[in-house]
Amino acid sequence: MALTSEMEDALNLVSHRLSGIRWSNKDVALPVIFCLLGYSVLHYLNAGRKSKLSPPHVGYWIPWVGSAITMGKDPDTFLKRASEKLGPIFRVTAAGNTMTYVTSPELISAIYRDSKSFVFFPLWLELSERIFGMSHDSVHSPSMREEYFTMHHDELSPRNSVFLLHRYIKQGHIHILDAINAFNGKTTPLLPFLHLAAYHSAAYAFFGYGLDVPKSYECFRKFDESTHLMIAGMPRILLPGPFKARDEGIKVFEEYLKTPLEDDCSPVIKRSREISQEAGWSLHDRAAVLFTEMWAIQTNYLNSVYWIIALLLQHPETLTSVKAEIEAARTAWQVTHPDEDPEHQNDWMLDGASFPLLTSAVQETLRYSSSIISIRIVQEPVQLRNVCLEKGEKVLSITRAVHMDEEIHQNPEKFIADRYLGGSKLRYKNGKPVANHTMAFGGGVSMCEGRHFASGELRIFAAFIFTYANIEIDPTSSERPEPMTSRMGGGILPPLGDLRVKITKRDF
Ligand code: HEM
Repeated sequence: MALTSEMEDALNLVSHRLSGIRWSNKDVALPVIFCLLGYSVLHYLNAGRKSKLSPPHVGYWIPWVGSAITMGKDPDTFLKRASEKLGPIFRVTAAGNTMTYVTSPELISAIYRDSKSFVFFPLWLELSERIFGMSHDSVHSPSMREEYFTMHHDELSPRNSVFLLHRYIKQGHIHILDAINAFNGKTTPLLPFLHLAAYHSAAYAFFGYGLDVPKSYECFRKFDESTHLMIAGMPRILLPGPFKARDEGIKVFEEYLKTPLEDDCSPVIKRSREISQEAGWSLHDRAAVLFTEMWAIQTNYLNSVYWIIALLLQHPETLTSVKAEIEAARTAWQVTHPDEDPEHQNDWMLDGASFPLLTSAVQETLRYSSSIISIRIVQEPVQLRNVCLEKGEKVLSITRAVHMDEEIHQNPEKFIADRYLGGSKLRYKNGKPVANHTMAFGGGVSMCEGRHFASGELRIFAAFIFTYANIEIDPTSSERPEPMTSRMGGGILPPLGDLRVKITKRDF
């Protein structure tokens, strides 16, 4: 019975994905099931002959589909059970791909450290072409590797991030306050109130006023909804809308590139425009690289902004302490800066205090809501623990398995805002300290370059919201958001459901 329903699910999945192709017709279901069963038997006979040094394989019945349905329904439980049964390194077949999954902190750390055996760069090149629409020539040009990457790394360094954060504060003062004014006195779902304010603040801070930001938001949103499927390899024919949104988004940036390079954009975008022009990339490619920038800036940040506010609202005692911390920083700043120029009236959010509780709450938010998978390709056959990995294999480091490990983080399913208070406390697994217990920004060669900026902007966003607005959960609504765990590997997970809130502008 269980097998039958799984097969039914599988057939539905396949026919849904390939809708329009005739063999999805239910009349062919029985012969297809027999073929699949035959394939399954062959698969098992073949699996038995594999080298004992290969990682163990999570068993499945339906070829091609593999574990896609079971894993897709509840990835956390699927991966926990697989780790308990097979250890921290195993293979999973899902939707036609077989990949190696790694779930323990020490193996993830070993992969991050060994950047010669586990490479990321070819994958980055592939994604830039396949998902972000850049041409092969531009992606593989020497300017990309020698100039663009170096520039990017420098411009997002901790020192340069402070400058960017000051730009963000200025834009936040305009766009977050606009949203508070627009929603003042209203009861609303939280997401629409936060998202546009957050998107606009970051977009104007980076790109300045030459960009049609509202138009770029529509394209970004439609594209971003499906990037996890694109990364998983789903082709354009199955995702026509999101790829069309990407093409339209690139056009918005083409228009931006036709405007003069004004001083009101950030140094990283200015340098990007200069390098790509000097390198002689086409207008399309120069726009595509900016569209990629916008995606990297917004995708995880928007969901993080949502979670930090939604989680604090659901923990009123912590929220009271966070608000007190924010208020104390603001009043202390006003005492020492009585004649502050209005243009710098919010500088206390960055320069005035370190916000220990809010900083811990941000880190806890990222642990709680992230599903970060770092993908690497095995460059040469390599041994990892007691298994051999073959050249070309894709290895996925599942950081969420570490974030949700109850031995490392007590009550991992709970949001505990002060979990990280007092610095990076030691955490243990099997009696050994775990240094990489929290990896919301990934690690190794592909570690998030925007992490210094991102950590600051999340604190600033929360400081704006709780300084300039009172937000209360609507007592008549019992709906509560949950991280959408089915979007496994999708970065900071979007919410499933929302929180209804009443927004009131605060008067000083
Ligand atoms: C809370 C917000 C953010 C989170 C959680 C986050 C997380 C991540 C993660 C997990 C990766 C990939 C790591 C891997 O594959 O191992 C990444 C890559 C990257 N992120 Fe972020 N990110 C955030 C915000 C930002 C922002 C605001 C920027 C830009 C200002 C940014 C720029 C980048 C870039 C450029 C990369 C690619 C790095 C590389 O391939 O070398 N991120 N981010």
